[in-house]
Amino acid sequence: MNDVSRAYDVIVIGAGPAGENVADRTRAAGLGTVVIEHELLGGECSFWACEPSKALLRPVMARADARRVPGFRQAADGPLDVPAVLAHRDTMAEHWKDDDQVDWLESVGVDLIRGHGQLTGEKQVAVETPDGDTVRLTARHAVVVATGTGAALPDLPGLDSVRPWTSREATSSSEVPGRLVVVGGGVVAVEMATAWQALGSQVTMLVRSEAGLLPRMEPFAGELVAEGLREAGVDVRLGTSVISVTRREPAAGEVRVELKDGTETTADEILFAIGRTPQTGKLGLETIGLAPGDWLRVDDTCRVTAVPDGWLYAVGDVNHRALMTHQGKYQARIAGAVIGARARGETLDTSKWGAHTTTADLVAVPQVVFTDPEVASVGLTTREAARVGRRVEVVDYDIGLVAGARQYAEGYRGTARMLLDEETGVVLGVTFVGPGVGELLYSATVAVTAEVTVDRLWHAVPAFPTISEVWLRLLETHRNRGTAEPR
Ligand SMILES: Cc1cc2nc3c(=O)[nH]c(=O)nc-3n(C[C@H](O)[C@H](O)[C@H](O)COP(=O)(O)OP(=O)(O)OC[C@H]3O[C@@H](n4cnc5c(N)ncnc54)[C@H](O)[C@@H]3O)c2cc1C
Ligand SMILES: NC(=O)c1ccc[n+]([C@@H]2O[C@H](COP(=O)([O-])OP(=O)(O)OC[C@H]3O[C@@H](n4cnc5c(N)ncnc54)[C@H](O)[C@@H]3O)[C@@H](O)[C@H]2O)c1
Repeated sequence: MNDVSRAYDVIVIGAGPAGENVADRTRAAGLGTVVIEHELLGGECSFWACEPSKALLRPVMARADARRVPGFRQAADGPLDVPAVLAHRDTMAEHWKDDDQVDWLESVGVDLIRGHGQLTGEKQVAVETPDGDTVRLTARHAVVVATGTGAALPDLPGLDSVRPWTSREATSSSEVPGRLVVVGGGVVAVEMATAWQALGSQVTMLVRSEAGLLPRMEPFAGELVAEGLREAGVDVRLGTSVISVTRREPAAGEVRVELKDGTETTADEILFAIGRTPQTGKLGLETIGLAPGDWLRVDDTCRVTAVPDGWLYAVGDVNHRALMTHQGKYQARIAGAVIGARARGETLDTSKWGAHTTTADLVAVPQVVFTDPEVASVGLTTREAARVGRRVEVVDYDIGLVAGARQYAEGYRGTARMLLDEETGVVLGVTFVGPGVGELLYSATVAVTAEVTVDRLWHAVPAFPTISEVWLRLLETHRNRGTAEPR
């Protein structure tokens, strides 16, 4: 057992998308950087989240889209080729090997230490390597925590004996359960219910809230997704709480799920998709006066606010700002620039949309939910606007009336909503629900980020006949109300 010590400018704990990107940026800023990873470089996203889940969902959506095209419907009528879908999923998850990411890290000049990293004091990190060695590291400038999250599990009697699925099993299983219970009504729940129902499971969703699916989005998003799931054969039950779970012997026997209303349901597997917990339990936070297991709250430069002298940063899921890969990578790019600027003694530009502040986290977080129909949203929702007391004009349009949508799918169903600042006419938020809307989201993200007004958008001409003509219809709906005259 060796005990070695080294110093770096920057130490990054965790090599998911956020950790990889912050290391890339600090290295590009000329700072010697090391990354510590105890599992696979690429993190949850590459191996048990975004990549495998979208590989499972893509054939489901392609088939659904094809079935809505007259003349092609019959050709797409059959079942999915399940072994081929699962094999493609395995390819997209790189067969759970991180060789490509290791090569990339090397190519950008960042060092890698495999093992479990823990803080041991101010700017101090100890890594326990798989060989049992300890590497003691000192950071000259910054330590960045990018340790991500794990699946949350409820405190339920019998849970351990049931061996429940979490997002990991739901994205990596090679067996299709005959019956799958999905607990939760958020993003993981709706995406995984969509995938496994299409792969052959009979899915039952047990959703605690009466309010419906996808509670953080516009209400029509959850309603249309619930409609799609039900049409696909999913049993969606709202206002249903689980009070206990047991697995009948033998070990592979069925799971019995007892519900609060006194009824029960049975399944072959049960997936809990009820949110995430931060991976900060075994991170040595107590050595710097923080509580193990807590989220790491940061300021807009991604610096952990509870730590004086600003040497500790947190990027990605672990800071609880916006639990998505693209937003963690954005934070990583900004934090990398901040650490570089501070190391060079430069003044930071933390003005709104400045180079050293994560403004988008606060006003323009895009998200696509890959269900049938898709949901794509960015910026404010009506609920959020009401919560913060922002006066907005809400403009809705039925996407099914757009010529491009009618070309895209017979009987296209979808809704668009645009929120405008009542005084300035600036676009504050957009939600699209419908087949194929995911690729529309960047246009909305640009509009919100650039603080574009409806008057300027009037000159942004969408091509005919594409679904993006919904923008024009939203603008016309707004103008026909007479709330603004062309300038
Ligand atoms: C099923 C599912 C589907 C998703 N789909 C999408 C999607 O389509 N689009 C999207 O934008 N987001 C999606 N997400 C969210 C996305 O996966 C996360 O936002 C993203 O992975 C967060 O990146 P991260 O780098 O912060 O953390 P992670 O990806 O969790 O990476 C953290 C890394 O740190 C390592 N680590 C942790 N602790 C230590 C330690 N002490 N020492 C050393 N290493 C450590 C871990 O092994 C891991 O590699 C999905 C999530 C789930 C669960
Ligand atoms: N396409 C994407 O961008 C994508 C896909 C998957 C996941 N993600 C991200 O991953 C994160 C985790 O997703 P998630 O779906 O696990 O979390 P979530 O927070 O989106 O949804 C969790 C749901 O579970 C419910 N819930 C919480 N505790 C419960 C309990 N004890 N019993 C029953 N229900 C309970 C909540 O009310 C909520 O509706 C999200 O923040 C999401 O942004 C993103």
